[in-house]
Amino acid sequence: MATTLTRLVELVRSKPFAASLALVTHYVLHSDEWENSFHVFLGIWTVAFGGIAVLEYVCDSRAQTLGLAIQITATAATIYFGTLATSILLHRVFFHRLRGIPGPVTARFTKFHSIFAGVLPKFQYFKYVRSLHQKYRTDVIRTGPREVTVYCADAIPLVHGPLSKCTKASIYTATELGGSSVHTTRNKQEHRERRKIWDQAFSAKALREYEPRLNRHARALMEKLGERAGKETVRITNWVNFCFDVMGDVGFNRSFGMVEKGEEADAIKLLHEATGILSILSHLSWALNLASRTSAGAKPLLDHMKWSAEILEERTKARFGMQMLMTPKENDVISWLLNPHDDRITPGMNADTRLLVVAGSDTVSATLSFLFYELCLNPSVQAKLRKIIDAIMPEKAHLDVNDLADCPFLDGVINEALRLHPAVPSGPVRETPPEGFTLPNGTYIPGNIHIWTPIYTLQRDARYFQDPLTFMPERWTDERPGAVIDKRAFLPFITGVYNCVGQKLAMLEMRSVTANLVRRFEMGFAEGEDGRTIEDGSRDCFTMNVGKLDVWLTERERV
Ligand code: HEM
Repeated sequence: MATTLTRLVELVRSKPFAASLALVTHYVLHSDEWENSFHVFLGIWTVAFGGIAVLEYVCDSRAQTLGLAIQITATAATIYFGTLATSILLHRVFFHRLRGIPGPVTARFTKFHSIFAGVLPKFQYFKYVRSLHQKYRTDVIRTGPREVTVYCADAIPLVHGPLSKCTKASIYTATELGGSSVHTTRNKQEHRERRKIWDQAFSAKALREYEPRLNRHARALMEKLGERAGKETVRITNWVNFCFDVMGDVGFNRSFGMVEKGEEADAIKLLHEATGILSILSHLSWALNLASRTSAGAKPLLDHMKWSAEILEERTKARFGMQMLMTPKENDVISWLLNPHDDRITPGMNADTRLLVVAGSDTVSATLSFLFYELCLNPSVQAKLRKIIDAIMPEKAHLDVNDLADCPFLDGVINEALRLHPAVPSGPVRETPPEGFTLPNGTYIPGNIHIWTPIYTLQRDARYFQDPLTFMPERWTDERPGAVIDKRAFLPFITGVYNCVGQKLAMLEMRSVTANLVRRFEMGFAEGEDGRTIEDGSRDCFTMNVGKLDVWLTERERV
């Protein structure tokens, strides 16, 4: 026994042993995906180095004091971590399969590059990514050790098309405490099964059932704006939070009352706290995963989970007849997602409930905010839209969703807002299939690489849109059809199997609010407003967290 311990002591003191162990660790890290299991390594390292310190103190006669034992352990740790870091960095720079792809030098070493160079300056990573394209003038840029950003429309079918073999990247499961939603599940088969149910919840028939609620909320919003028109500055970016009311109502028959109260509901504050961390850590899956395992990092998420669990509990009881008063008056999305034969609430249902609010509200409110910003910047477009809308059912006081189903110019205005200001501006991240693929331009992207398709940059690319920075709704109508050169580059809702399930609902909401607003009011920047805050102060938290926009509304005289 004593000899074994002596041998062990000699081993932990051996520098070649520590270095070899580091190389083995690198091999293990390299051969599998560990980003979301970093806590396992932290645990192993803590136990291992703690064990070495104890071993030295108890069994090594040369380490007579605790200080000496710690010193010996620190030396072993320095050699181990030093070798590990050197091996990883050398591999990333000189031997990685992406070594031939151009990009910022520090991005080859570490994803911290994206945070320091891209996120932290202004929290607008999408603009940084566009600047890289302008600098390198190439369609594939290495933006991380195991990551590329691809700037050409030709890549879209390979990355997002219906036959794409790409999967969602590891970041999707980084904050998965307890269960995945249809959005965060990475297993293709599981996604397909869950998505079928979501598709039913947003089918044409289901949408017709939701329409009266959209009309009700749009009317309520116009009334509230009417009370302020001509009297006070209107912070329109707050009022578009009406989308949360719509989502609460359509989603689970419960309005957040945001339009009624004119302020952010507690549940939404919770939601924004839970997603705020994404602006920085969505670039570091392991750090996001680690943060969500700490009590401070997990708190907003856990609070939000508790909130959705309460909603689900009420609804499940209602379904099984225990609380008749809670049986919804109208069909909602949750009724599709609940299991009709089982009253148990699964973590997946909880995650889907949260997804419903996150995906369905911030996206629409961000798009509407930028749409109104563009209408203030482009009064001639606003006047043209008003003239066209005025011709639709002039006898009605309020236009319903149904009345606006066929208005190409209105859809053109919405498409331009989605094009110039996509709600998911940096674009979702996918992982290439193990065999990789070759882009039409001949560039081979190896397997298991994270791949970004930067929606903001693609939608402002002159190769795909004429006068790409001009807000031109006509490009989506018969007036200037040639101004959309390659429609594959228009990706606000993404395409393929992971595309946005709520895009039709979003269009209904946006048509209804935009048309009724320009019909009832003239809108311009409020005094002192120049749009700089919404342009420069909006924050990319995967979806866009929009800066403020103050407008002045003037009620129109209608005959
Ligand atoms: C202007 C409005 C909207 C935009 C621009 C938008 C955009 C997107 C994008 C880009 C994705 C893909 C995200 C990814 O792959 O990580 C997505 C997915 C999704 N969206 Fe939307 N969205 C909008 C509105 C809505 C609405 C109203 C709902 C209704 C609940 C919704 C529900 C979803 C869901 C559930 C997914 C996940 C789909 C899946 O993974 O199968 N979205 N959306």
